[in-house]
Amino acid sequence: MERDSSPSDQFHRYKNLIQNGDNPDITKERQGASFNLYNMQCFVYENDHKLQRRQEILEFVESHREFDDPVHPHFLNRDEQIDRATRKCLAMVDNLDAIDVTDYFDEAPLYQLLTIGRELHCLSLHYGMFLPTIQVHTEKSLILGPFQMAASKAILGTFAQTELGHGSNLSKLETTATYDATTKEFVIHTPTMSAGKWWPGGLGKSANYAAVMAQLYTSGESKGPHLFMVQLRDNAHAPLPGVTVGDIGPKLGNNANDNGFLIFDHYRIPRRNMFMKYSKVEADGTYIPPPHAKLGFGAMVLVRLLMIRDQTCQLGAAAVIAIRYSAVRHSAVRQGEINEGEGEVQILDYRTQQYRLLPQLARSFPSSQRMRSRNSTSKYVTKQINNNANMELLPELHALSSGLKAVITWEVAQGIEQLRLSCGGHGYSRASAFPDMYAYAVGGCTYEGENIVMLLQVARFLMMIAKEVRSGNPKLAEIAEYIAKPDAVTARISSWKTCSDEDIIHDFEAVTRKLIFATFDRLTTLERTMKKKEAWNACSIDLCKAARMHVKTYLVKNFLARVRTCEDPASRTVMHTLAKLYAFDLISGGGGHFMKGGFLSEKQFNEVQLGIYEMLAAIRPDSVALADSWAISDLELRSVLGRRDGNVYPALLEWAQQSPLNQN
Ligand SMILES: CCCCCCCCCCCCCCCCCCCCCC(=O)SCCNC(=O)CCNC(=O)[C@H](O)C(C)(C)COP(=O)(O)OP(=O)(O)OC[C@H]1O[C@@H](n2cnc3c(N)ncnc32)[C@H](O)[C@@H]1OP(=O)(O)O
Ligand SMILES: Cc1cc2nc3c(=O)[nH]c(=O)nc-3n(C[C@H](O)[C@H](O)[C@H](O)COP(=O)(O)OP(=O)(O)OC[C@H]3O[C@@H](n4cnc5c(N)ncnc54)[C@H](O)[C@@H]3O)c2cc1C
Repeated sequence: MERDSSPSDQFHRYKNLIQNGDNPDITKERQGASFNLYNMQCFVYENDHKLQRRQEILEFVESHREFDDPVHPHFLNRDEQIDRATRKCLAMVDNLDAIDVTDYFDEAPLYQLLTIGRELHCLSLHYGMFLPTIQVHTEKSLILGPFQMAASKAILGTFAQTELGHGSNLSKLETTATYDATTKEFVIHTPTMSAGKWWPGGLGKSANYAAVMAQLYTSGESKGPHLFMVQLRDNAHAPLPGVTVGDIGPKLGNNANDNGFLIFDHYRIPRRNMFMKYSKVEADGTYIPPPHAKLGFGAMVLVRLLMIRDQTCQLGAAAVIAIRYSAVRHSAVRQGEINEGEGEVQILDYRTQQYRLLPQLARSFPSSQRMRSRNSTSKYVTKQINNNANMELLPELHALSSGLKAVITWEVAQGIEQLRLSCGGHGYSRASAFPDMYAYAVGGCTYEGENIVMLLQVARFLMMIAKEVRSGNPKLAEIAEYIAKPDAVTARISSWKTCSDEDIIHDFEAVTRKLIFATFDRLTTLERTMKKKEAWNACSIDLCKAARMHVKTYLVKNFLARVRTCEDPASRTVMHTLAKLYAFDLISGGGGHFMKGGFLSEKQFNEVQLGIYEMLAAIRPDSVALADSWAISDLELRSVLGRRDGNVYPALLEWAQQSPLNQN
């Protein structure tokens, strides 16, 4: 009797049963689109140049063999994952000048995704936080000195702030930096176990320097948390005497990153290693405070803005995968017939499936659009601060970046999970990319400011505005002008086709305003009988709700405004429906707020629900083309389910074949 064929032979036999070329269903979807894909892509990426740069970077990476993966990364253990990421990082950095990637918001994340994938790695913190810290906090005269080494990659750094005992509450960090005027040095020390730094990325094995946040003591006085440039390892990469450092072990995701711990034992650094752009310690120990108490937190604000863009792209990619898969899922396995005898349908035709996919697709657009102009706002604010110590815009930028960070990372993580579920069993496989995507995105809910803590920062800002409005003398930031508008008693929203953008904005603003003032009134009432902080705590659930609603209103307004700038009529029509779907879905999800006090009548609420169903049907024929408008290549997507050609099944077989369990 003949021996059983090998697993590899069996795979090939199955593969040959499946057709080559693009999946016909996905081709049909593309042919049925109501708009021109190129025009839409130019709108999504703002201009043709950005689109071309995406293509250039893709072709560059694809043509360089050092970016190839000999073994699929899903089948590597942690050591191998770290090795792979490090090898890729080196290639990525070596080629940086050749491909001329300088733009941190669009090009750098793309270049990184194409070379390494969705991973935080040994260089993430160097580029993501260490360099921004240097840029934001180093005096001009020094930026070309020792700090230039960081920019030129002569040193590799991380951002060491969080401790075992404290992460959110920076004022209670325990690591100390005590100035010794006799030697003109700071003594960095870890006085307790809970003061040990814990979490910094790239710290465990890779970084030889860190920007360390420590409580400054000078002339016997405590001056609060400040940043210091600290060398951790010598030229042979061994920890320096007085420094204990290591890896904190595997995590939910991002395991190619060596997040680490760090303990100091009376470790001395020169005085000039304090980041002294805003606050200073003179040689004799005299302390010069910064022009604004929170300027020391500036790097975090910048990175929150970077994260928003980065995270939104994850949701866009997840929507692309789920929509393409839903278009091809029926050729081999059928899920049921809608009209008996008329043949089975693509799962994309189920209204429930559309309800899972399309609001997530809609959600992925406004935040990515937004960030482009936030980027310029942040540059503007930084310039104002640098030029003439103008701090006026800082609270607004802090509130906005904190709020967007909290709302978007949460929506992205929830959205990815919803999209994963929409792909059934295959969504659970790592081949789909969803598990890695989720693990990457959900980390963003915690790092760079835990989301609830961030929402409460927005709430502080809103309560301050509410107080000013009530006092009759408001000095309002642009993002808060609507809070001073007169109350509105009834909603204007009607059918999705007839209601205007102004109606939608009116209703969102009115509901948010009401929520803000209701919370403000509750807070001030409680403050009469409680200590301020107790009253704040008692109100904090409402405070978070008001903050969320404020951010969502901001996103709705900006999505609608951005759609109005679309020059191509066909693209604008589809995008406008998508923007309305986004707004209506938020109303439907936050129905309680809108119906409170009869603001939105039951009839209007039913209109909103019906509107959603109709918009799902209207967008359905364009959904694959809309997914394509993200212009994400297969290399960037890294998903078997989301392949552009729709040939999911042979690709799944091919992927499984690489499992080490199938090698013998
Ligand atoms: C080109 C290259 C190519 C190569 C490729 C390279 C690719 C590169 C591309 C990369 C892609 C991107 C991905 C990024 C990856 C990065 C990964 C990151 C990893 C994660 C890092 C981390 O995870 S790192 C640790 C972060 N850890 C926090 O994030 C702590 C949160 N905790 C707080 O941030 C404070 O603790 C908290 C709550 C504010 C209270 O601070 P507190 O207690 O001192 O203050 P209070 O609450 O008392 O507030 C007192 C008043 O200060 C006001 N205020 C407070 N902060 C302010 C501020 N910043 N600006 C202005 N105002 C501020 C406030 O609004 C009040 O104002 P008012 O009095 O007027 O109301
Ligand atoms: C993947 C990853 C990478 C990271 N990388 C770095 C890094 O490179 N460098 C670095 O320094 N750190 C890093 N961190 C740490 C990260 O910044 C902190 O975990 C984060 O700031 C939250 O702090 P915490 O862990 O102390 O949480 P906690 O503050 O202890 O939060 C725990 C709970 O308490 C609640 N809570 C806390 N304070 C309040 C409050 N005032 N009011 C109401 N509720 C509150 C929170 O909402 C949360 O539910 C990383 C973390 C992760 C997960």
